[in-house]
Amino acid sequence: MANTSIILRVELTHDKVSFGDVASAISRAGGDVTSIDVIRVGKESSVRDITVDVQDAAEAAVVDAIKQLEGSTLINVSDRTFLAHLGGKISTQPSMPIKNRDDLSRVYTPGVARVCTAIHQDPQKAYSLTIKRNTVAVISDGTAVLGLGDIGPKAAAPVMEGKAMLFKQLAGVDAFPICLDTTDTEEIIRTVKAISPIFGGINLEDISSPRCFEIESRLGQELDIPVFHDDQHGTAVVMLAGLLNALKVVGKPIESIRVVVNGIGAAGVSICKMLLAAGVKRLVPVDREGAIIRGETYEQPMWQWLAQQPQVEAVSGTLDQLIKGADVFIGVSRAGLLKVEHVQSMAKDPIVFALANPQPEIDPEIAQPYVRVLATGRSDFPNQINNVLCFPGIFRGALDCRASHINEEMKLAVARAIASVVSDAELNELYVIPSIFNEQVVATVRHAVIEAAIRTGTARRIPPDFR
Ligand SMILES: NC(=O)c1ccc[n+]([C@@H]2O[C@H](COP(=O)([O-])OP(=O)(O)OC[C@H]3O[C@@H](n4cnc5c(N)ncnc54)[C@H](O)[C@@H]3O)[C@@H](O)[C@H]2O)c1
Ligand SMILES: O=C(O)C[C@H](O)C(=O)O
Ligand SMILES: [Mg+2]
Repeated sequence: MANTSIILRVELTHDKVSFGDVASAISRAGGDVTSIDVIRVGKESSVRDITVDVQDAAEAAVVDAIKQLEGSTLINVSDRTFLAHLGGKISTQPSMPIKNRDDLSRVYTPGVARVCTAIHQDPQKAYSLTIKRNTVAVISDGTAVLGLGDIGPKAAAPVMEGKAMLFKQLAGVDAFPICLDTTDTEEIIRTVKAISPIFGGINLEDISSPRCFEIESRLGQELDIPVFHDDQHGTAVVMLAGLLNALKVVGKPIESIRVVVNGIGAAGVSICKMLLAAGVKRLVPVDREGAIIRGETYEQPMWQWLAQQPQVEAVSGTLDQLIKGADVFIGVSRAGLLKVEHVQSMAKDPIVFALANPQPEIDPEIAQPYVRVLATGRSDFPNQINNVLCFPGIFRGALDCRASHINEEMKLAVARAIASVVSDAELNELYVIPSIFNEQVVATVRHAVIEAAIRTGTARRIPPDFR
């Protein structure tokens, strides 16, 4: 259960209630007072902001306790997460101040016209004379936002702004959130192409399957800048990094394991492909209707592709039956689908990656006693397997070497690179994947991307540190 921090603005009537009464009421309801700010002190009453640490489940009880307390009036409750979103999370910044007419005539008309003409004569100059070389679009249609589903483009924006923040803070990449008010595949493709000239790369985010496959592959063919669907490939890359290390912990070779992947959408399809590329020989993809079975026919082209792979098992059934004897469970589906009984029926030393956000397939505290290596997508538990370990560094590298595409070799190289950040001496059940704050991650990912891009002929520029 996660902790949150809430701020209660409370007016206290002096002759009826003391601050001590308030603090005790909060504590009895399950909250922990961490700081107090005095907002106003009057003769009869005072107003204070009381910051309280509280488990999600106890938040309502704490608020109720204040409301019930005679002599106290609850003016407002704000939680820090909402406060962090006031006015949005990013802004643009000029790269130099415009102090006088001279500056103005350089950055704006008439000076700017000469620069426009230079780019018109040689469009490649867009990379040196505009923001293109360092700017990525984070594009969503709001149809598969985390595990919240189709919540629309306005509601998707906080996630896209968050991704833009992470691009900048972790890798120095300028990223801009673009939330599209259409779910039509052709219209999305047309729109992204139309806005692409200013961008050096396109990061597709939280677009539901199966439309995401067509959108990404068409944009990849029709644009000359890298297009990367983060939920597919970012997730698969980080999953493989974690799995390579988890397998070292349990001492099982990748060729020997049986893997169940639950949720064969954007992330699940790409995870299956990556597992096969990494050498997994026994794979059981499971979606709502049960297993995707080798030899069966499916309408969805990516499921049809999976059903033709020799490593995919020719077994039918539901998760209850299919999980029996599995060495690894990877969930990219929905909260709460994995039960303790499922985990208990897995092979010895089970590896469980419950990656649905914001709530994983199984509560980590419940699963922990039955699992050897456990990972989730969240930052409040050990082993965070989240695509944030991949997308900042992968675009840093792709922009620096002006890669035309992000290919399979680059992704495999990045997975191995992320895994390598955890040394054999450090490796253990609670540390199979580095933290996003580990400064080696972005540098290591960037290096692996550029090296693989040069090796596979995708790089259109050799960065100075590779010459
Ligand atoms: N940790 C990470 O880095 C990370 C990255 C990407 C996605 N995710 C999470 O994975 C989940 C899926 O994301 P997506 O982008 O692939 O979405 P998606 O909509 O493309 O795919 C979800 C899939 O889950 C399937 N599903 C739904 N209910 C199911 C059930 N009861 N049993 C089996 N399958 C079921 C759906 O049919 C669909 O195929 C979300 O919760 C998302 O937050 C996590
Ligand atoms: O946004 C995240 O935290 C990871 C991932 O992109 C998701 O959709 O869940
Ligand atoms: Mg996502």
